[in-house]
Amino acid sequence: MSWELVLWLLALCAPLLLLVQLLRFLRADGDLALLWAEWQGRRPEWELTDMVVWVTGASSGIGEELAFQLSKLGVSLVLSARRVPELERVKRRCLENGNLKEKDILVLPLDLTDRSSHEAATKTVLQEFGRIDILVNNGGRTQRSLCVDTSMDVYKELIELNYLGTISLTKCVLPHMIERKQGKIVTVNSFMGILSAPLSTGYSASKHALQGFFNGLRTELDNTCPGIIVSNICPGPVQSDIVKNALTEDVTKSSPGSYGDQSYKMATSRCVRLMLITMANDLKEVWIAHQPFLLMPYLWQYMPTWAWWITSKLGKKRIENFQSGMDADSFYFKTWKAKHD
Ligand SMILES: NC(=O)c1ccc[n+]([C@@H]2O[C@H](COP(=O)([O-])OP(=O)(O)OC[C@H]3O[C@@H](n4cnc5c(N)ncnc54)[C@H](O)[C@@H]3O)[C@@H](O)[C@H]2O)c1
Repeated sequence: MSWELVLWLLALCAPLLLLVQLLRFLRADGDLALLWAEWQGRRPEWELTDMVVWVTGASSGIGEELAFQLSKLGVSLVLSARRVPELERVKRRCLENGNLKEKDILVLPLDLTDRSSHEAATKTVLQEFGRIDILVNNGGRTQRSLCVDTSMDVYKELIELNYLGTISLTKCVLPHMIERKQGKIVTVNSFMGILSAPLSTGYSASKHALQGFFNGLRTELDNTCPGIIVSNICPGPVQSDIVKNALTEDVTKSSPGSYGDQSYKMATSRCVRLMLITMANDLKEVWIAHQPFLLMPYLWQYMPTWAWWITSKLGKKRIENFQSGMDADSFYFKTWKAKHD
């Protein structure tokens, strides 16, 4: 075959290959490194067994599902949140369906905003299991309110809980991991740690702060203790109680928005599976969401001018949805997802 013919064939195939890749990307639900790890990387079933994993915010949503999937891998689990009955329910679910025994799961009530209790809680875990292999910083709350209406107490609460509570617990666990020269610190961040949207100014600020903190911590540990892995997990919309539990303009007022229909969001089980793949493969930062949500962090990173334009257009609809009592994102993304299911 002549070189000319080969070049012609390549020229014909390249657009086809590009088109195939584009179509694959439009079906993707994680960033490329994460999907590569899912395809070719280490399996959670090989890597995470026998580990001691401490999950905060384990009483509902992503944290509950994470506990459930981890229980099938044969880890030792510490389940933390504020509501003990809910944690006991999650524990029973793990025992019924997982490979664990009573002694493998510790229910440890913890309020992330009560920072003075974090040292004692860490000691309790170490007394019970002797080590902490993975800390999953998952507990947190979102926000649904316009900045102009929101009291400073709400901003304070979001920073106390999502940011200061998370770094306080991390700082309690870190010396133990440094002593062992190993461990994984996994933080459930959000697309809102990369971009921003109306109605979530305080939430977004707290998640951006976490992103800055953990990216900085990773560079410190890379040089002083490379066996400790810092992973930032950034999901887009995932089915959970997050909107139901959202802070509003006043700390004492619960979320008024409708949150019944979550069909446009990613299934919690899929999000958690991708989180386990992240942990098994020591990925530093991952983005998890269905399209078209997944496009957003790519746009914000690589085409910020376009990202601003689109966010502003979508933001207008988001505010209108919210003001008419609907979940901010449900209406306009539901149609898109229904077409692609
Ligand atoms: N669901 C989503 O769409 C989504 C998207 C991106 C990021 N996230 C992040 O995922 C994490 C889990 O949220 P979720 O979606 O499962 O929501 P969720 O409301 O179902 O779960 C939040 C968990 O955090 C706990 N929590 C709240 N305040 C706490 C406190 N003061 N002390 C200790 N625990 C506390 C709750 O009890 C609950 O267990 C959060 O950090 C959230 O920011 C969620």
